[in-house]
Amino acid sequence: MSRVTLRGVSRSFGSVHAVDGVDLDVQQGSLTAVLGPSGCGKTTLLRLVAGFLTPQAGTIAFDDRVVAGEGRSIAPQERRVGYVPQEGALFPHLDVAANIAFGLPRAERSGGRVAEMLDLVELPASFARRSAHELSGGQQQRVALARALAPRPSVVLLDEPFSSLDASLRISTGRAVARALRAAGATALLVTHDQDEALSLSDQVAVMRAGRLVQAADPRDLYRFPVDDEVARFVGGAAILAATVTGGVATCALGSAPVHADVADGAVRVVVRPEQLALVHEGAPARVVDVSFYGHDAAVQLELPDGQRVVARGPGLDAPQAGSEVRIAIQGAVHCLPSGL
Ligand SMILES: Nc1ncnc2c1ncn2[C@@H]1O[C@H](COP(=O)(O)OP(=O)(O)OP(=O)(O)O)[C@@H](O)[C@H]1O
Repeated sequence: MSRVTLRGVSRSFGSVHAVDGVDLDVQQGSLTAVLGPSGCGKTTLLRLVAGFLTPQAGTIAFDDRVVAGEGRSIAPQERRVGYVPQEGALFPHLDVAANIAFGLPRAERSGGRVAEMLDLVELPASFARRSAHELSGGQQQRVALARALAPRPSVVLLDEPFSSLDASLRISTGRAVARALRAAGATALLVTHDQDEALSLSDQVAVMRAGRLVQAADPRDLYRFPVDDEVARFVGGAAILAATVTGGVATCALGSAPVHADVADGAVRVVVRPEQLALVHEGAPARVVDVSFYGHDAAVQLELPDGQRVVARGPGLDAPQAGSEVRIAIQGAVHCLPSGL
């Protein structure tokens, strides 16, 4: 499959800059999640890569072949893109085998490719003769992926493919789809507004906001080193507090913690993740405002003496009672953002 490269890609609808100067590299055989809130331009970006829309500026290349821009626009079918939409992608009157074989050359339709694809998406061979409407939502999405992969596309595009599934099916289908994409060596772009899905399934997360790409990074780096407050809060939740750095140690209302990278002495803001806040015997004082118990863990909302609120996440059964007075401290290193002054 191909590497995908976007350079300065823009597309407006009237006065709306749906996609605005986007640069993005998707390595061959890797999965990039395009993450952002509703209306930020994710689907438009996918449609530009697919060839359903033409950019007004910039270029899109599959390997070294420019498919859009520089005065040319290669038709979608010639880009050889596999597309998996939200739902309803399958032909209900055809069986699973016919659905998967749909995009294959006639000679390959009766060969082993359909069985190979069923195996790839971890569905039993016996499913071949079932009608699409006899499958669960998750199974339908796996068949939709099998159909997209069958003709060996250059790139696979998935537009919120799990959004119609309930929470547990969503997770298991997401894992199965990511495994199938990896096993096929697929270069894939997955649109989602779900941060957990983006972080857990992809090799790279591309965060969009109002048409712009604000950060593209490996999930761990995105979580550890968000570029700004919004990205920090959007991926995982965070307290962002004024702090002073001296000799690689930041001091804020929650106490002191080493900083992740080389940061000059002076005023900054630190990003503290909920799981970095621990209840301790000696630490900063706080009052428990609210506790959300989830079983495996609990989110404890705390108020500091200066009125700021932060959330600590820890083992559910050890969570304190609402109204109690506790002591808290930061565990591990913190990421610094400019002070904003
Ligand atoms: N064909 C169109 N005509 C006019 N405006 C459009 C068109 N397609 C998208 N837009 C606008 O462009 C912006 C980006 O839309 P897009 O569908 O790409 O966002 P999105 O991030 O995929 O949103 P969602 O998560 O809700 O699907 C929105 O303001 C939308 O209203």
